[in-house]
Amino acid sequence: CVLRKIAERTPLQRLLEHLLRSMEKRDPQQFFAWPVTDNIAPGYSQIITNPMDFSTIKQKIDDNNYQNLSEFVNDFRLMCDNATTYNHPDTIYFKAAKKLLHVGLKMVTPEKLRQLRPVLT
Ligand SMILES: COc1ccc(OC)c(-c2cc(C(C)=O)n3cccnc23)c1
Repeated sequence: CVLRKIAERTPLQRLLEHLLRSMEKRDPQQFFAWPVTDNIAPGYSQIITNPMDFSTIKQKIDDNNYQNLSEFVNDFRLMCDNATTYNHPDTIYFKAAKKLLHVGLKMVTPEKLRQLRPVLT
């Protein structure tokens, strides 16, 4: 029936949701959970032309907007790069972004993905 159709997840969506949950766990302060606003970050929208955050990535997974893993990783990298572009190196946001990028990219190495296969299929 049509309702069941909406609920079904493709294998790619299940992989991306698993990776997103793992990445979100590495952002306990939730600095990357929601879009950065000009209120909390003056001039942000002038400096960052392509904003990205975990909630937007989640919506794109749900909308089946990612055709492959690389597009997902590109958005994750964009999110971290935005933070190192806008924030000065001596800020908690710059440092958190550096760490998050490093940890997140380690989750998508061929070795890590191989370990995931049986779990997710
Ligand atoms: C202090 O608590 C919060 C809460 C949510 C935030 O972004 C969603 C941020 C935040 C997140 C960021 C980023 C990611 O650049 N940021 C930059 C400057 C000032 N604040 C932020 C901080």
